[in-house]
Amino acid sequence: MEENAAPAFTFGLIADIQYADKKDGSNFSGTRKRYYRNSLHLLRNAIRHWNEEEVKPSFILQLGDIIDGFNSKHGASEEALQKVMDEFRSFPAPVHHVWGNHEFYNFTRSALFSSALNSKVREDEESDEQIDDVYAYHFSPAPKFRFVVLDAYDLSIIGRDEASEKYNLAFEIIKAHNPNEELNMPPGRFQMDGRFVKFNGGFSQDQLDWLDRVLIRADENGEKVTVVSHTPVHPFSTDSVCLAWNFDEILPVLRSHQSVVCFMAGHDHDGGYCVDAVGIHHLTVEGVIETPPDFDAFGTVHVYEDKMVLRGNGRIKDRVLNYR
Ligand SMILES: Nc1ncnc2c1ncn2[C@@H]1O[C@H](COP(=O)(O)OP(=O)(O)O)[C@@H](O)[C@H]1O
Repeated sequence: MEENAAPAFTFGLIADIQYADKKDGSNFSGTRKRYYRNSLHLLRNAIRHWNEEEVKPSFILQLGDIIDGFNSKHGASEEALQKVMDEFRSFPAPVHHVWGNHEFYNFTRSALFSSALNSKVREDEESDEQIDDVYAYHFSPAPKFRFVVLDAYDLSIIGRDEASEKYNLAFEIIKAHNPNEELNMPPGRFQMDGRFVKFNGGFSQDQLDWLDRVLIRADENGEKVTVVSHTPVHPFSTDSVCLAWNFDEILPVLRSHQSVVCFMAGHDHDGGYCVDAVGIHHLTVEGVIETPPDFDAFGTVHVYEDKMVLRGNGRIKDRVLNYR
């Protein structure tokens, strides 16, 4: 996979760090071990690696769930966030933070907007249009390349005020598909309905329309666009229990724009990958939290005119993502 030509730029990828100062545990079903304290060490390994690269990554994409929800139960959210941010601060380039379900277990939506996890503020001057109370933005790290960060909990019953219209709409959606009292328990009848759980969410029509407009301009400018969100949106790139509620509404938007080359997400700690019918790559990045201490879970993406080359570390595989 050696490339002779220099890439236009590179960027770092890391997902689901879920740090907490807590002894090792497991996921809800007890099938996967979680290494809460060690996740900070694995983040440190990743940052050290990026700092030692001859040409340092232009930015890092942190795909959400930076600290675990456990912190909020023990009043440790601020302290835990401080610890992970201290690690990121030892890297000189910008970090783009995606918001996942664990962000909302630890902080309210308005607290997140005023926190160090709001990397949208840096780009606001560039963005011509904002959607109220939605954490979605785009940036261009180099001419002809654009990244769009989406808010996968825009329509959700976590992080939205119970009196809000969006909460009510989200509640209607989840109740229409999930008959369980405990809404974090997936409905059992149809496998694809497993996504209608409280730890997932969806994209509002406003956000989909905004995305469509951003992508129209990217098409016109001949850009290559990578779209990112915490939750995956293609059923072949994840376990269906981690899919965005309205993945079926966002996929046609992505497919209708020639500029879109890749969708990146976290959330499913096992990771996943597929190429869809029109050639868009869907990459779900393996989670740090379920990575054993002697292993790693981060990647560096080398971006070329005709492809992206993912160089994975530890659990993350090397991949060549040719543009459609
Ligand atoms: N099958 C289930 N039944 C009930 N609660 C669940 C179930 N699966 C997950 N949860 C709860 O949902 C929340 C999110 O699950 P978790 O596995 O921590 O998600 P993540 O993969 O984002 O870390 C946790 O509070 C967890 O206890």
